[in-house]
Amino acid sequence: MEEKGAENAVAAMAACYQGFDPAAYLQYNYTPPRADFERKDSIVPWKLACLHRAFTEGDVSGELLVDIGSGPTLYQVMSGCEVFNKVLLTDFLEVNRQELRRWLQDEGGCSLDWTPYLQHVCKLEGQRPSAWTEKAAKLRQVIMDIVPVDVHCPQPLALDALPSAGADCLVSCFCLESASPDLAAFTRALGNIGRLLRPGGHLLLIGALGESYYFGGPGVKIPVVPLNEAQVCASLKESGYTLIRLEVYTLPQDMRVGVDDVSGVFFVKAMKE
Ligand SMILES: C[S@@+](CC[C@H](N)C(=O)[O-])C[C@H]1O[C@@H](n2cnc3c(N)ncnc32)[C@H](O)[C@@H]1O
Ligand SMILES: O=[N+]([O-])c1ccc2c(c1)CN[C@@H](CO)C2
Repeated sequence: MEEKGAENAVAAMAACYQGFDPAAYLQYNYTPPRADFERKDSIVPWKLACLHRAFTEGDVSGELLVDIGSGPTLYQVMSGCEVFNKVLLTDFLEVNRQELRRWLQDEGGCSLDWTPYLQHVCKLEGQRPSAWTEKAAKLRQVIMDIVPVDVHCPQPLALDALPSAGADCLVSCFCLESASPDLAAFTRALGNIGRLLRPGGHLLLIGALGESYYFGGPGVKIPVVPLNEAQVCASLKESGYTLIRLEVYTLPQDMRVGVDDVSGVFFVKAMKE
């Protein structure tokens, strides 16, 4: 697609996000059955287990963890906050950054109660569930800021958002394929965020497989780049990452709740060359 066409396609994606509704999105994806901590085959516990293992198996370390396209969710940094003393949350929409700030300021008004998530991650860490209050305090202590991001910009973050050495680790969940008009844009975005990461730093990427749309709110249908595992691996290689591990979760029938047409979820641990 020539330059102008690519810019128009990216602008069209941005327009799709104008009606995004954080509370609805959280309701669709972060409540049972997709977030059921009593079910072994629920999606969210699977994601939390992948992230816990990736952050705690000994090769990930440093100062700064950046979450790209945080949305209104915090689960993605609940393990990482024990490994990094600085966490930067980012999103494209002010409504999502506001939702995250409400949690950070701990003055109520959040759209979702993150307590069960904090308790579950404490359990994964071998702690008693009541340690969730300490984990919440730790998370509030290490989150240094919540800033705008655009993965289609060669510089996705404001220049003063990061130290010159770059981030030591990036995490990004369901963002790139949900923000990109096509596979080429997805791959370019992977390269753009890679420039935020120091060489040897790690990328933890969670995303949708075989998804062509999702609802970001009532009647807010957002197109998604349908990916398969081979395309994810090829895009990582093309964008200068070495794949360490790829894990795939296939949705059971009752996890298909009508809010999207996702068929699977991938977890990638990779290293920036
Ligand atoms: C499906 S949500 C993922 C939210 C969260 N990370 C999660 O795991 O559920 C996709 C997110 O991508 C963000 N987004 C949309 N366009 C973007 C862009 N151009 N650059 C960065 N983020 C973008 C949206 O604001 C939204 O929060
Ligand atoms: O089951 N989940 O945990 C879950 C969480 C978030 C999302 C999905 C599934 C599938 N759709 C994406 C948007 O592309 C967002």
